[in-house]
Amino acid sequence: MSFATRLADAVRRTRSVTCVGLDPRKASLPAPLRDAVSQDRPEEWAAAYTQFCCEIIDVVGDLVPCVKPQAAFFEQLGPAGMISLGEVVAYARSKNLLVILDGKRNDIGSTATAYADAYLGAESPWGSDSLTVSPYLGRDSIEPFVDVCDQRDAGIFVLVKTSNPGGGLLQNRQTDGQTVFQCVAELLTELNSSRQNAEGYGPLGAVVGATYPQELAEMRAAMPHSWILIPGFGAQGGAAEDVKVGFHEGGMGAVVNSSRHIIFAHARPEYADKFGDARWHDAVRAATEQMNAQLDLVK
Ligand SMILES: O=c1ccn([C@@H]2O[C@H](COP(=O)(O)O)[C@@H](O)[C@H]2O)c(=O)[nH]1
Repeated sequence: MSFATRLADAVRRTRSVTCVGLDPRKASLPAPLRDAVSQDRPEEWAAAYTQFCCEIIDVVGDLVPCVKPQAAFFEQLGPAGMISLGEVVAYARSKNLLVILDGKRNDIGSTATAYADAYLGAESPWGSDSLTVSPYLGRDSIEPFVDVCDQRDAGIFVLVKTSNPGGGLLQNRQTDGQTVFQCVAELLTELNSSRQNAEGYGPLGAVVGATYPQELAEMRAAMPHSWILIPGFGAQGGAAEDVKVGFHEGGMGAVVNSSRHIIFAHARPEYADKFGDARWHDAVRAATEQMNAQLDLVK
């Protein structure tokens, strides 16, 4: 079954469009996990990251369709972190959650093939359902990922309009009367057009930030066959009102990511007193339920 179909099914089953971002950070881990690290060694932190992320997966598994591990935080720990990333990916998939691995990979075509194998391959320790991909090496760099999507029913989310304040420096540049991000959207629509499932979605999704609602609305219209991954909700300031334009009728076509506001909810002022570090699992669940409710009202 295609990635787009599996994602739609997961959204319908969970009645949620929330994607929980798994971005473990040493300093922000709840005290019980931080304190269990007796020596400041990568292996110990990696074990704490695995435990933290797997327990989050247990807490949110029935509430959301997907999770998004951020590769950077695991890579930061070296080889032990990469083992942890593989464990987290495998655990999430074993719990029926779709995994969008946030690696923002790409390179020349022959190297892109290796990236596609590493992060979407069935035999790879990091084999995920979907991967974030950079478009800036051009069409021939995206095609190897599309080939793997075709062969293995995987998906990719290509960076179109990112949530960070500085993204416009390149993405908003005009070329031939179009912005660069509009060019990327056009390419995705072309590549998806012969690959749609029964609901009209193809394997090439797009990343568009919640922090740019006007562009999100424009991109929703420009890429009718793409699922959109919307980061920037919560900690970066994006709100439910901002992301509603990212959805198609019926609440399909987009998932909204929140990382810090969910996984470190125990430290947010509204949850700290009630739950604190000791009840961090309850804080994660409460924050996820709150986000589900907020998005349910607008999608
Ligand atoms: O445009 C983008 C693309 C990716 N991200 C990633 O999403 C999460 C956001 O984390 P929060 O804690 O919810 O801010 C993080 O992994 C980013 O690397 C993004 O923010 N914007």
